[in-house]
Amino acid sequence: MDQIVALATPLVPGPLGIVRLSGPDLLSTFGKVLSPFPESPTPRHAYLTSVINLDGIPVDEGIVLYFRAPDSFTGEDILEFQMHGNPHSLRKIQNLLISLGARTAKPGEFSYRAFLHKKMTLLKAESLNRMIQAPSYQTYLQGLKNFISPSDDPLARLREDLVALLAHFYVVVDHLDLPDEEAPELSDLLGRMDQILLKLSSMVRDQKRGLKKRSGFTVALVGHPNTGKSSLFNRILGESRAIVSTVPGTTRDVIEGRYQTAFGDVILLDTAGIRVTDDPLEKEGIRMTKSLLKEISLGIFLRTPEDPSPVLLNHTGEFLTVLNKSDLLPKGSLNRFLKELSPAPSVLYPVSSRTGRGLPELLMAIGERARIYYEGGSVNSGGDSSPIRLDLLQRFQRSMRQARIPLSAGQFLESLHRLEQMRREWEDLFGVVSHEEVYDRIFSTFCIGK
Ligand SMILES: Nc1nc2c(c(=O)[nH]1)N(C=O)[C@@H](CNc1ccc(C(=O)N[C@@H](CCC(=O)O)C(=O)O)cc1)CN2
Ligand SMILES: Nc1nc2c(ncn2[C@@H]2O[C@H](COP(=O)(O)OP(=O)(O)OP(=O)(O)O)[C@@H](O)[C@H]2O)c(=O)[nH]1
Ligand SMILES: [Mg+2]
Repeated sequence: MDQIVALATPLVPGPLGIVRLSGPDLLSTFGKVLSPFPESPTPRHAYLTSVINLDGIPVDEGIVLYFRAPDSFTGEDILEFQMHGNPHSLRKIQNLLISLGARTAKPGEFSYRAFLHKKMTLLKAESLNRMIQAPSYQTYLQGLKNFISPSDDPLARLREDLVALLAHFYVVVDHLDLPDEEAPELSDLLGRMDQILLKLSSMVRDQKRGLKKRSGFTVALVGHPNTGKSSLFNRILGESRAIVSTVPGTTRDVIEGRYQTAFGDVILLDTAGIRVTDDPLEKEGIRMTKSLLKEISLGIFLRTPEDPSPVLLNHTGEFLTVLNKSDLLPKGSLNRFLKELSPAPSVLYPVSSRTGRGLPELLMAIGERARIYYEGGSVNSGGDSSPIRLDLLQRFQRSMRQARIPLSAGQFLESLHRLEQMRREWEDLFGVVSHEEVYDRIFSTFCIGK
């Protein structure tokens, strides 16, 4: 196993920046750039020390921690540099460690090593990733719950199903010498397997449904070309992300931005203006906008004094109507204009992407919907879906189907053999399932042999 290095904090100026090393022989390789630093540091002791480059010049002074294998996050030796959070000095430290033999870690590689050294099951690693990526505190808590008590995870309950099923198989093994009792037992086993398979199908369905949705509260800006969707997008995000021009049909791709609210992230999408066009690129953009409408949580439909007619689209979800470019209206004429607007929306937010007018009210309205989204049921349905979970479920489903085939042909032992194989394969995911555990189940719930 080689020595890997990675920044544990983002590369932006901040109070602290953390660089982590994991692998064998860290002290002998990297101890020489630390001064002062003992040859045999006490594990988990915070040492205040300087990092010195190969020319003997200090790069930074900070806290260095040593974790000795196997008592660390990865199960390997870990050296952690808790430095001042300047991106340039942190990059220098990382490059210094690389010049001494470490290589840059791949994404998720620290967790992968923790998994390899049995510090974490796959299921825990997946929950950890979901925690870090969570778009709101509510969603984060779901991941944390699975992380802290992995056995409550619905996927982990499959382990219980497998253990219980095996226990029932062993009851039959104990009765194999009594041929008369065999037949009813086998049909009982088939019934139990079918129950598990049924549950698996519904879990797979939920995962697939959840994966189709975008994760997080998603808002799309939609309207005719030139209504100022890209200008509003840039104004809300406070940066010039999307190209703005006087030419209608400027935006073709869907552009994604993200901002945080107290309730959770808002994923904001700028889209291609909708109109009849012959330009194939623009047509494709319009097609994308239309199909996007099915995936979003909220639509913002733009109209302007220049172009007051609404876009005609089939959208059944929730939307807000915005009158952009309201600065073009002569002073005092807004109310009259709104009254004459046809068809008149029940609620309309007058804004100006140019002056920023009306923006706080619009952002409040979006924020309120984000709160409802994250606090309500929308997160719970499909909130725990991830490609990894779907993949694991489908594999479990395949193995279970494979184990059922011989049983339905009366080949009891072959079926047991396949389930035992399954138990071993799933140790990575669930942790070890011991023979004792299967037998404990027999004795605790069936009282065989009394
Ligand atoms: N500074 C720092 N903070 C951090 C981390 C880190 O790597 N560094 N973590 C990184 O994710 C998280 C904490 N996760 C950790 C998990 C296990 C061990 C660890 O040393 N485990 C040993 C000893 C267990 C014990 O003492 O109870 C082990 O499992 O053998 C350390 C951090 C969040 N905070
Ligand atoms: N007066 C005024 N002009 C605006 C406002 N918002 C946008 N514009 C102008 O309207 C024109 C079109 O703006 P865009 O943001 O590119 O419009 P769009 O809706 O993204 O257009 P497409 O990408 O072509 O669909 C540009 O010249 C903008 O400067 C506004 O609030 N007030
Ligand atoms: Mg645009």
